Amino acid sequence: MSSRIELSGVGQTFLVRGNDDKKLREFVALDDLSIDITAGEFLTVVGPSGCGKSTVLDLIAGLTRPTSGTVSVDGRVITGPGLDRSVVFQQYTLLPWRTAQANIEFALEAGKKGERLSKAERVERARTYLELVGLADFASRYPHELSGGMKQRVAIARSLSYQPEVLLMDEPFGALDAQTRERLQEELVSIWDRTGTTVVFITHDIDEAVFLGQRVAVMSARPGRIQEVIEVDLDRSHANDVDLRATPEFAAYRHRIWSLLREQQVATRADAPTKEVAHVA
Ligand SMILES: Nc1ncnc2c1ncn2[C@@H]1O[C@H](COP(=O)(O)OP(=O)(O)OP(=O)(O)O)[C@@H](O)[C@H]1O
Repeated sequence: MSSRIELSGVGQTFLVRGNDDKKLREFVALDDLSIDITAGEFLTVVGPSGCGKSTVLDLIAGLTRPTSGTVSVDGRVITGPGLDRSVVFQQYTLLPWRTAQANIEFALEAGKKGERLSKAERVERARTYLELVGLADFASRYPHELSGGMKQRVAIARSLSYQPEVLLMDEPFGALDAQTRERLQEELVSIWDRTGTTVVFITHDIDEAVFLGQRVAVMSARPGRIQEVIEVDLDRSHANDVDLRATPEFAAYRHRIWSLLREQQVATRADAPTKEVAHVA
């Protein structure tokens, strides 16, 4: 259950107001961005702040439409959100008045096209996914009774419960402490192994990008493009016994990406191209 995603010549322009006057200008956030994400791949995306990472995710989620180019899933151009694609944000977005179990059951009420689950099936499905993220014993807890890491696990379980073909993650571990973050990274890899879902994961953290990604897409800033896609070939078979992050191979990947991002900082002191389009009184 996974899908191929294709971004082809994607451009995204926003209208922004100038600092010194009230003129509206076109701000080119993405320009001619292309990438092919294979079905079942785990792709991580890094890039300087403001380079357009979240914009790319929004486009795949169908929350916005590109100004130019196309975004397609399995050859179908995306025209809006759908339950074949699920998004996990940095904030947990759980309903505070529902237990962990009930949060997932609620998400399942909408149902995918052609799939209406009965109440008993929703209960069962929610239980299965809470188990998958190691929270079976916390099913009856309310969000305020869970730690940050647990809340994010419930959010991940909820996203996976309707069995999307694509899981889109926007800095999902950004608000967590370092230890919880590493544990959740390991859990996510193991969940991905078991579900085979296509994952697009955005992060600021180079270590996180290398640890999780089969490929790391490094974006350039202003306007955002894919600067380079790096294939990560690490031996993960002993990941339980070996500190993968401490190996020389891991350090080499980290350094390569760090150098690419450092080049960016030097190259992008100037602002993005803007073009005046209107004067607002
Ligand atoms: N709706 C919008 N209207 C105007 N400008 C926008 C809009 N959404 C994003 N932008 C601009 O587009 C650029 C890319 O934003 P985006 O949030 O995608 O970047 P990002 O790489 O995810 O940033 P960060 O790493 O800081 O979260 C930014 O300069 C932002 O100000």
